[in-house]
Amino acid sequence: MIEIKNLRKIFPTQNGPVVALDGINLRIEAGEIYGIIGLSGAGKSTLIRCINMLEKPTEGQVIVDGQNFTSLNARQLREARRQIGMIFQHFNLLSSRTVFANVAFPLEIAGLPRQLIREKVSEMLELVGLSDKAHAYPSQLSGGQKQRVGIARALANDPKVLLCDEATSALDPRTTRSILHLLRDINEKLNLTIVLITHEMQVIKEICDKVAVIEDGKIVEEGPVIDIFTRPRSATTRKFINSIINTEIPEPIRTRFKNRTANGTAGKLIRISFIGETAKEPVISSMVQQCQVRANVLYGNIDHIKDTIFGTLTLELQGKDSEVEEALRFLKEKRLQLEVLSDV
Ligand SMILES: Nc1ncnc2c1ncn2[C@@H]1O[C@H](COP(=O)(O)OP(=O)(O)OP(=O)(O)O)[C@@H](O)[C@H]1O
Repeated sequence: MIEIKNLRKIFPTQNGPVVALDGINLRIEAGEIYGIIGLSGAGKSTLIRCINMLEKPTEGQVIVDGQNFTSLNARQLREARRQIGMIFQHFNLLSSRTVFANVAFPLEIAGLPRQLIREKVSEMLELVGLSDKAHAYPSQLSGGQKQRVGIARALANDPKVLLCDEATSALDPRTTRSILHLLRDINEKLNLTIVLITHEMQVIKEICDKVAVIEDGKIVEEGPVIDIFTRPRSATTRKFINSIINTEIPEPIRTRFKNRTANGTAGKLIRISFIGETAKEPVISSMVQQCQVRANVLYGNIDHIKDTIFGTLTLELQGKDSEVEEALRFLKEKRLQLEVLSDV
């Protein structure tokens, strides 16, 4: 659906050129919810704005539904942009227009007859659950309601792609969840491709199918959300994950283990990651029974991404060397991800 090839964006400034995007390659399939996460200044806004050419790339290509946006002239681009809707952090509604008139705006520009506009706006307001607010003005709405208007306006032209520029950053956690829920619903109902940028891992975890982590204008990691959460490779990704799922052993437990290591009574330290079906099996109790080891749980957590359960468990295994070795073999056979840790 969207292919980004070797995208570079350089801003000339008084202090010399700023490389905002440095060779981005991405492929986003139709119907996917694709998240791009990065710290402030990483290049997220520039990247999402290059997708609909609000920002013109310095080099590279953006191909949407087979059409190379980077080679279009102004008129062709205006036409092609109808395939792409966009919503913003600060909603960007027209304050002098009612909710109805805001959603009608892109349809008026497209030159649709009045009756058709009325029907389409009503349909969109129903989709976002705001039919009763058609005659209200933006100043009379909550943040969540304003973003719903933004979504209705962005979808009025039946785009194939919706770009979300930090769409929930100005909202409280509960409203954020309801907007994300709405986006997921719309994605399923309309098979709409959604690309969102965010600095919050919770947003990625809540609705995205795939994620790309961007740092200094480059993609440092990319893939299905469940893979990135369970096998992060870059330090930046790990920090983002730790901001919502803490895998670090708490200090008091760490100190006790270090004391036991010092006096030679500590066992073998391991971390197990569970994904999917294995998370439901009583693996630890089976291991204890079969291998005769003692398993001291130091730290653990369990979470889910959509319907996939995943978690980590840090254990100290105590017993004879041969029993501990057998326990490790047992765990490996269970197709768990197993790490033997040298330190807490
Ligand atoms: N118009 C511009 N002129 C010059 N430099 C720019 C311009 N827009 C962005 N930049 C620079 O490009 C880099 C990437 O900026 P961008 O806004 O894309 O980052 P971001 O990840 O969206 O950050 P934030 O989360 O803070 O919005 C930054 O170094 C920024 O200063």
